[in-house]
Amino acid sequence: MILISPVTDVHFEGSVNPGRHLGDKTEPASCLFFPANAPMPPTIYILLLLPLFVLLRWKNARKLPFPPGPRKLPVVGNLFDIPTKGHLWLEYDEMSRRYDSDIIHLGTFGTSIVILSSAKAVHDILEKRSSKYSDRPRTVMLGELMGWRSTSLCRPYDDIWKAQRRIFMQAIPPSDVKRFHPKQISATHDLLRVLARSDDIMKDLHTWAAVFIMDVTYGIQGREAEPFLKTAIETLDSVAVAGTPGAFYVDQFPILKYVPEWFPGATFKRKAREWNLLRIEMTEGAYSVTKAQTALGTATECLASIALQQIDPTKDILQQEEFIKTASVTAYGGGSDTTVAALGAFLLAMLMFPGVQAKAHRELDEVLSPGDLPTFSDEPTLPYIAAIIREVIRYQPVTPLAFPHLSTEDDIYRGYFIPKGSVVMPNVWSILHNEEDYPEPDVFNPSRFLDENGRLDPSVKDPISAAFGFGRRACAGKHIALASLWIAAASILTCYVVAPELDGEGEPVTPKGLWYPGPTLFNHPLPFKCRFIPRSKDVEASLEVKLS
Ligand code: HEM
Repeated sequence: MILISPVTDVHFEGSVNPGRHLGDKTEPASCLFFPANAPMPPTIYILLLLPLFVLLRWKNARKLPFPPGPRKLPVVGNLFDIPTKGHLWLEYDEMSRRYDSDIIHLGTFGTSIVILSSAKAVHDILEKRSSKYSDRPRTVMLGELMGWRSTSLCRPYDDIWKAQRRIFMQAIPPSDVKRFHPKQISATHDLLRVLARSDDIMKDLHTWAAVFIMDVTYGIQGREAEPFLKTAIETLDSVAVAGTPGAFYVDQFPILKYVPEWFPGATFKRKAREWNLLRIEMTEGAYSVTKAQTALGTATECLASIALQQIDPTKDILQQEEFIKTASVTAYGGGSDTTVAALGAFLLAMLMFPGVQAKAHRELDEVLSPGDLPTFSDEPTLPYIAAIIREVIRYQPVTPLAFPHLSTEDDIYRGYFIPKGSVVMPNVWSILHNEEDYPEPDVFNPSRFLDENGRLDPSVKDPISAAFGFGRRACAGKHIALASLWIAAASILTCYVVAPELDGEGEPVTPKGLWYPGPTLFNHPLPFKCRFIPRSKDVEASLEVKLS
């Protein structure tokens, strides 16, 4: 959802002066502890020579080639090679095959773009060197004009980002997502009740995600949540539009941000103002309710209430509150459309691959008693459901280019020069579709994750290692997301057969399985239709589903 706009490629020129110039003579350097005429210990020589070493290394680095990639034309560089249409990850995947390299470089007008398309390159750069690669590129429309730069998803890698991230991790530690299970189960049961009568599946999935994330983030449920859900859905729609690459010229030409709103053609400025107001409403509205409830002691356990209780009264309280607000709105923003896309992909897979669905039904029937709905304690005994989730995430990753990172220092990798300010995009699609880890990668086959005894096979790489981003910026909510997907998938398959819709003659319509054609960084299925046929009277009764 993040746009890439030109970032100045900064190269520093410098000179090293190991001594002190007096006219045309150079005296040996002296310092506070060693008189100029005394012999200096070797460590001091090393310290004095260090800047020279750094300079030489840097100068040599500049002579090193950029990583492979299309030939750069004079002036415009790779302007015409940067994909702007369709599924960008497929274009980059093809580029990486064409140049037979898992690291590709593109450069244009001072913007340096590096695409990494193997787990090894991503690990070496975004994980092992994460101190240099954890910034975010500039996004003018979304980040600056609409204000999302203040939230941790888009924020530069700075102390404020660290404070926001800490708030999230302390309130929702990956080791203790269990406390949010009841909220996820409750939202999933609501979803089960509406699916049988659904005439707009994607809308119902949005409500499901909005309800549980609103609950996890702000502890607001039921009727009380409704006005906030509406604002949140509108706000996230605006983010989806603004985050589409190429949607607004202001991202390519940041100077346009100074154009006044009344100027002909400056509709983007008016949109940005309205969408910024939505963001503010979304940030303040639900938060103020949780704050009041926390003060009264009536708040349920959620990100905002836990963080409010942890405020340090000896430090700047307003600033801490600001961080809580932004951490909360990021959690909501980062978690809702992504989880909807993943559950949508799951349903579409069940529709497209009925054999997989039938196998999942058999597993559920063996483990659960008639009329029972799954709980998280059933997870270890349902490996095929876990394998389906892994395969959905691998086959159609929600964020196939993760979110772009920005490098904050010049770097050398495998003899290639990566300039400071490079936009680094991990090609998650390539990583999850490589033949070595996943033979026949274009086949949807959950069994690839199971051993001959039907248990999860630890030797097959878990796609979760790539599907949620990398290094210090990796998804903070991946455990929440995975738990939500698991309980929703297991519950839907316990209750329903996901079947194709019927045409006028009562014949099943062959599902097309279409995906948003892009350009976007966010991979999601196009709205589709299907039927949810209850699998048994027991289940119907336990859900109190009233079918007409
Ligand atoms: C299937 C669902 C999800 C997917 C595929 C996903 C994917 C991602 C990715 C790729 C990133 C950026 C990683 C990077 O820069 O390398 C990210 C960041 C983030 N995600 Fe998720 N996410 C999901 C669900 C969630 C949920 C449910 C939450 C919250 C409850 C959440 C909260 C966040 C936050 C706070 C960040 C910001 C990280 C930062 O830059 O500081 N995500 N997510």
